[in-house]
Amino acid sequence: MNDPTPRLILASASPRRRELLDQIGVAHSVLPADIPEIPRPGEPPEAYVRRIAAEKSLAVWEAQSSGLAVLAADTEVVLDGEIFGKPQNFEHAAWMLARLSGREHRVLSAVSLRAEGQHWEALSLSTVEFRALTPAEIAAYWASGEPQGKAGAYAIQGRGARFIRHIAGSYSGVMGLPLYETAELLGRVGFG
Ligand SMILES: Cc1cn([C@H]2C[C@H](O)[C@@H](COP(=O)(O)OP(=O)(O)OP(=O)(O)O)O2)c(=O)[nH]c1=O
Repeated sequence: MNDPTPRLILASASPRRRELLDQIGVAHSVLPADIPEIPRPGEPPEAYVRRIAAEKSLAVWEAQSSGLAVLAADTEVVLDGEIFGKPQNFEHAAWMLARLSGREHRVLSAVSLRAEGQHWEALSLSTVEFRALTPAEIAAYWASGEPQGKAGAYAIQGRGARFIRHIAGSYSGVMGLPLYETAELLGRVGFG
């Protein structure tokens, strides 16, 4: 099934993104992009995720000389217009989870593809509703290790599923790589 010579580079350190790309049968190699992820003052969340995904793909596109296509993504949790990235520590995670508790928030996932000197992008918007969480649940969730490295300090694909009453949009998008949009972009440049 796997192409022995992948023509696509996934610019990501995220194991979720690798798994998701494997799920739709797209052969790829992996080269993480190391770029600063800091919103600009007043930058709207949609613009921010698109910019970061584009910067990730550009960093890897410029770093490689093989001319292979490069795919990157960025995922952020947004509540009341505020961007929730990855938690820095327990206090930060607990603050984010307490804010998400009992409410609906948005998850934005941008995809960026560079191939043959061109740039394509897509944006996936999902709505996720959390049930109310107790401080003890939040502390136990942090202790599980799952919130670390996840936007909004939770994982829909893990124990965090216990907190999610409803989702509208893209499950794979919430997890980090919206597969419908990704497949569509890849199809435009002749992948799968
Ligand atoms: C909301 C949510 C996020 N996440 C993850 C997906 C992303 O890995 C992470 C958001 O951080 P990102 O900055 O989008 O990605 P990353 O730093 O992990 O990987 P890279 O930039 O190298 O591609 O949060 C989940 O795994 N499940 C979820 O339910």
